[in-house]
Amino acid sequence: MATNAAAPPCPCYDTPEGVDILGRYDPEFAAILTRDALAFVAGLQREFRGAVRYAMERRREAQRRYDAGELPRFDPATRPVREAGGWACAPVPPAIADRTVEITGPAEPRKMVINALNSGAKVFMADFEDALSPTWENLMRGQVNLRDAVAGTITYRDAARGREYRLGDRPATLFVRPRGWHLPEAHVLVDGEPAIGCLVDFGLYFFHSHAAFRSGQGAGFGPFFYLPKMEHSREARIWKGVFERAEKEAGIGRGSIRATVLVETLPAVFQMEEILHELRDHSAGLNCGRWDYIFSYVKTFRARPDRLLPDRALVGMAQHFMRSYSHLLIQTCHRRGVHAMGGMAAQIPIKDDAAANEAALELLVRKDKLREVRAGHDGTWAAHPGLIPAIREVFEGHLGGRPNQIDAAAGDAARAGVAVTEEDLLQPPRGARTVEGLRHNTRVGVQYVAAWLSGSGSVPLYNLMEDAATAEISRVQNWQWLRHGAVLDAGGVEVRATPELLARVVEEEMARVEAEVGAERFRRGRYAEAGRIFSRQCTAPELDDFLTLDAYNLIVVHHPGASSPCKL
Ligand SMILES: CC(=O)SCCNC(=O)CCNC(=O)[C@H](O)C(C)(C)COP(=O)(O)OP(=O)(O)OC[C@H]1O[C@@H](n2cnc3c(N)ncnc32)[C@H](O)[C@@H]1OP(=O)(O)O
Ligand SMILES: O=CC(=O)O
Ligand SMILES: [Mg+2]
Repeated sequence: MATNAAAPPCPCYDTPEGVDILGRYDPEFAAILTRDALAFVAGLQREFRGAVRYAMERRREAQRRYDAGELPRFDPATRPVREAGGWACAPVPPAIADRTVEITGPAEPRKMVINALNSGAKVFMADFEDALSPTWENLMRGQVNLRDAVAGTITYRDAARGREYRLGDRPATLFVRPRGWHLPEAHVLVDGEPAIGCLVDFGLYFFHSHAAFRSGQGAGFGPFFYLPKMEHSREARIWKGVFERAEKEAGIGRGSIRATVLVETLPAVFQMEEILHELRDHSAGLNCGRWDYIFSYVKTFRARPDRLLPDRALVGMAQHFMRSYSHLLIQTCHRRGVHAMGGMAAQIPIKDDAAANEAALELLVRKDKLREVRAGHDGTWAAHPGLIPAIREVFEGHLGGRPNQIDAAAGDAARAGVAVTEEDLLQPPRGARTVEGLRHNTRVGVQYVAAWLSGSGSVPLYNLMEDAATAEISRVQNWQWLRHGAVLDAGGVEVRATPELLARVVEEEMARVEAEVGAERFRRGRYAEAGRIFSRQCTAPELDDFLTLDAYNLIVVHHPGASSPCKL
């Protein structure tokens, strides 16, 4: 694609007709927000916004049916797609045959992007979704980072530590995860409306990097993407349209762009074949987005007192509904010739206790990853570079030199030969519900919201990685327990979850957090505001669809004179 040579006369963005930028002006951002790049983004917005609006309305309509008692299920109308043996996804591009370990992390900070690319993982998924707080600064810096990463020129100097960061010899292959369909981008207006966030993320990255990516990392394919939080194959069809338009405008072959869809909503597990079918020329498989999946289970069953989750810590992959989901995903992907990616073990290294760290690695991480590779997954996620050696050892050891096990019909999921049923996928998880669980959700939820409002979308808390997906579980679980008056164990005594109990828990947990982080940091941080938001969300009469959507207005900062003609 051509770039625009004429520079505007004033320090503001040079925008095409119908596009306004309300985010802060910065010359570095202006190199991303060029007139031609914005015209490309606006074209996507104009072509697809109607379909996105319709898809969001269909999500709400489906939820109304679930609230009235209907259960999610396989769609009888698309049975032929599921049962037909005669179709497969396009062959896997050689550059991504081996995805045994993928590291994930936000697209900003820059240092972390370099660390991820140098981590020894095969793939780095640079995130604009769960791990990134979508402030204007983060989004635009993230775009600058990705452009420089693809160009191979990314560097960073940590002045405080006197350290230089630059790319090593064999960087990981880049996948980019744009935001979900539901999130707007309030700093970019197209025809007077906030743009659809993911089309801004996709469009700007694609525009600036597709050529360099294909000639460098993708060996003729790419760019590669992860697509989050879809609920239905009609949403995958929109992405297919976006990809085809992008390929056509860039003059590259149809099927160059490849994407892995995260199956991380309960409705989507009944749509996996249909999603792959829609994206069959562009597919790079499916991934078990286990944390959002748990969140979605609660959200989908918000009206059902018979579906209360046990404590968050007990809802792991050993629960029947989670194991069934992983097995069906593996079976589906391998039947259609693409990768079945595993999910995120949330553990991160325990820095101050080597013995506890080794125990956690052995008991939690290695065990989880061994279960995944034995089940038939072709690769998996790591939240932190410190976990990569152990995860590689498990996956590479099991695969014995093969880049994946797509063709092997291997793994428990295939060996068991069981047809995973609707009942398997919906079986309520078992375990205790406790006041300690309510406390933990609150302590973690408040600290996460405080971090997110301050610009950090993924944080270490109590030796676990917390991001938007894990925080959502904390929020909706509290809401669900309160809404249905769940009986909680309080050390042998039974108490009912009520707004009064939550108010007391919030007060006590806020005091504990203040003691943990220190009075000064607590005062300077956005903890009090986070406490209010989290409490309101947990006690709302109607469950908010997304924590981040509700809180988004609090991180929007408008600079009305940022785009031309100068309005100051
Ligand atoms: C549910 C889901 O969607 S999962 C996917 C989305 N979530 C994520 O991607 C979370 C990814 N992980 C992270 O963001 C981080 O690991 C955190 C925030 C949890 C912890 O990060 P930190 O507090 O920086 O950890 P820590 O201090 O141990 O870091 C040590 C080094 O590892 C680096 N590091 C840690 N995690 C990562 C990562 N995921 N990618 C790249 N580098 C990383 C740090 O930059 C630091 O580097 P340095 O020594 O050069 O300064
Ligand atoms: O995006 C991943 C998840 O687990 O959620
Ligand atoms: Mg997710």
